[in-house]
Amino acid sequence: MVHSLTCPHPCFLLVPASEPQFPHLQTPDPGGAVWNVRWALCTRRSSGAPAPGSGATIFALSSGQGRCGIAVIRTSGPASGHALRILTAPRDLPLARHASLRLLSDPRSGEPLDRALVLWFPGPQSFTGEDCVEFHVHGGPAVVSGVLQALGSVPGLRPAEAGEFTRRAFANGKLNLTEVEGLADLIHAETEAQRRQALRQLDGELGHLCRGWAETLTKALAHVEAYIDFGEDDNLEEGVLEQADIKVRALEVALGAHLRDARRGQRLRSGAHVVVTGPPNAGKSSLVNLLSRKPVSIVSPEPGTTRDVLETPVDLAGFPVLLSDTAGLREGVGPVEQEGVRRARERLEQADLILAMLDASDLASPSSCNFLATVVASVGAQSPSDSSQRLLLVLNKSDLLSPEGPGPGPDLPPHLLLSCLTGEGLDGLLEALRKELAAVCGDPSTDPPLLTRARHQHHLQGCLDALGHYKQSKDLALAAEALRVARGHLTRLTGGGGTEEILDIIFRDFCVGK
Ligand SMILES: Nc1nc2c(ncn2[C@@H]2O[C@H](COP(=O)(O)OP(=O)(O)OP(=O)(O)O)[C@@H](O)[C@H]2O)c(=O)[nH]1
Ligand SMILES: [K+]
Ligand SMILES: [Mg+2]
Repeated sequence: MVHSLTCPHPCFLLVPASEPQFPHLQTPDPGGAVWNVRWALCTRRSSGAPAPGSGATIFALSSGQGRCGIAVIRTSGPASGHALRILTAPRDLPLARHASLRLLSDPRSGEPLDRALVLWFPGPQSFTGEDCVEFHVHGGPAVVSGVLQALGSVPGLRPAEAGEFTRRAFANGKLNLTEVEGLADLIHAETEAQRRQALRQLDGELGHLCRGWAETLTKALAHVEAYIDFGEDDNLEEGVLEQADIKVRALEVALGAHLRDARRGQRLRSGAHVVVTGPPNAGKSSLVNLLSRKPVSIVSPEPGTTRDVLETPVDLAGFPVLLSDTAGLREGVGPVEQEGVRRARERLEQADLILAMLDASDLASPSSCNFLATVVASVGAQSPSDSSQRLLLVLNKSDLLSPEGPGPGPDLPPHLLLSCLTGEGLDGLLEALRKELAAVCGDPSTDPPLLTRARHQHHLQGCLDALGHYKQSKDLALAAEALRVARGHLTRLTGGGGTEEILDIIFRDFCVGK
């Protein structure tokens, strides 16, 4: 029987960690009756499929489906070398980790399949930690299916389940949990900035940081426990507890700073909210259509055309964005438009970035003045902090301004000129958007690694809360327990960690029992 919970990720299931392939995640379950659900990464598989045992050798097309120049087929498991030898017979195994040109043939018929580059990665120096082979074949569907069928005919080989290579890498300690998540994000990264973020997480930056923090806590805990156990003896150095306090305080500061960054990381994964607003007929819908390169909204000379909030996902300057078109803001209109205005204001409150739009040829009108005095002024008055909204003021219809005439007016806040009609000013607007979005989402090429998942945020907050308990606890045993809880959150973040480390440090740092 396979117990599983579906998770939002298309490739993974949550399975009880008590399944045999996760020995390192198992905890004793004293009652035995409680199904001990802990986070374990598993692949989506039909209930009838065999549970992927560690002995099997798996193979799969690792590059995307469909026509391509080169396709990469991978194997992982103990029979990899055997499969490579059989498909390239009579040649022997190529040099490890060197690309070699080989003729691949079907072992059953001897029929030639392709002349391909093959790479032999003997474990443990491979992506999964097991023996792996890569076949770089010509990308035609016939070649790919021929090689896949040939591999399927080799005894001990079976097609891989979705995500199984990654799961094996995790099971063999090649990737930690945050790296696995980074890899999953990488495969699903839709925009350039998302791709860089996922790459950096995969590189283990977040994991590296967490391990550093966990080590700090392990040391602090070792100090406290050593004091509890051996405080009476005089072979402990002075100030052991004070050292632990100092470490914990520094860690609190670092964690707090990272948690403040958390919303930015999540925006980068799920998209920043950009809302276009302004008085009727400013050209809001024209701008939404221009930025999304498709006719999302109806454009017409009639004021009050847009009523509902129209939302469309777009890639703006490499950042994922949910772009909303809204009703023009004005009072004294019929009930339907009034409802549209109410929805527009509601959406405005949720915006990370506001694109405030005015008709440059109509700045003196009451609706323009009112909009400047209310929406633009109120956002401008917010003190700049991470959580505050950002606003770009765009003066549209610049084509209607006479070239010799005076500019739009000296007492306007900073703004950009645009013509949705001619496209003039669009490059400047895109550049300004890129800067604003980098501030809203964080720029993965320069900023410290962000907490891209709610799970990261949850554990860091849990860690921080436990550190708060540590500071408040008068009793040393409770203080130690608080540190243990805090440390547990960090190690669960990267999916590892054991208690032996603490004992190691106690004996290494204090030479107890000398
Ligand atoms: N000359 C000129 N006309 C424009 C420009 N941008 C939009 N328009 C015109 O202005 C009118 C209103 O444009 P919309 O995009 O519907 O304006 P809106 O702000 O969405 O209007 P509501 O939804 O009614 O609030 C249309 O006739 C557009 O063709 C521009 O840059 N120059
Ligand atoms: K309109
Ligand atoms: Mg509109």
